[in-house]
Amino acid sequence: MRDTSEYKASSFRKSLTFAFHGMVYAFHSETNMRRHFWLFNTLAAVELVFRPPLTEVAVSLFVATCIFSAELLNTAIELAVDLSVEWKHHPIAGAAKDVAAGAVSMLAFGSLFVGIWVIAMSVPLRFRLFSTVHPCAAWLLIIATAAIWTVRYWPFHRVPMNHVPEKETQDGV
Ligand SMILES: Nc1ncnc2c1ncn2[C@@H]1O[C@H](COP(=O)(O)OP(=O)(O)OP(=O)(O)O)[C@@H](O)[C@H]1O
Repeated sequence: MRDTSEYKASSFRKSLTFAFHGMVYAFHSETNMRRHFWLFNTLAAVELVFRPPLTEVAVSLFVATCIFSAELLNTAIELAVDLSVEWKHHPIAGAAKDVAAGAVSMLAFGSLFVGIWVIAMSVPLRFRLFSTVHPCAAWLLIIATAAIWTVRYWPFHRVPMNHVPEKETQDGV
């Protein structure tokens, strides 16, 4: 097996590339991530139609990215747990995954309050899709949606699971 020091990110650009690969991995292999992707598109569409002010759009986008981020951490925990128990059943492994999934659910529940706040502040709702109201907020939504679509549909090479480590020699090398 190769030494992990070979993969150490030597530059900021390389770190960003690794982080991007992690996001692409999660978007392609996690059903929940794809659900969040479609929920995000719904949020962007609703906000483009009703055009809440920039503050509300920025807060709602921040909350959405927090949910994506929590799901990414949940995926990382699932992978690390699977690897540590070598895909075998273990009650602590199950508990670890349940706790990680609980963290995502808690954040998703909390985001409902932000959703209610954005809707309450936009009442009475007005159709503003083709208007010039809050152009900065509209651009923010378009750029964020384009970024999420890029990650979701970026070409992806599946990572082989159940990887059997190479046998160590007698010297332990
Ligand atoms: N190795 C294991 N040992 C014991 N229980 C496990 C193990 N792996 C998974 N489980 C149980 O099955 C549940 C689902 O696990 P799985 O790995 O399929 O996650 P998932 O369905 O992808 O979760 P999520 O919806 O959060 O992405 C876990 O929350 C846990 O309760």
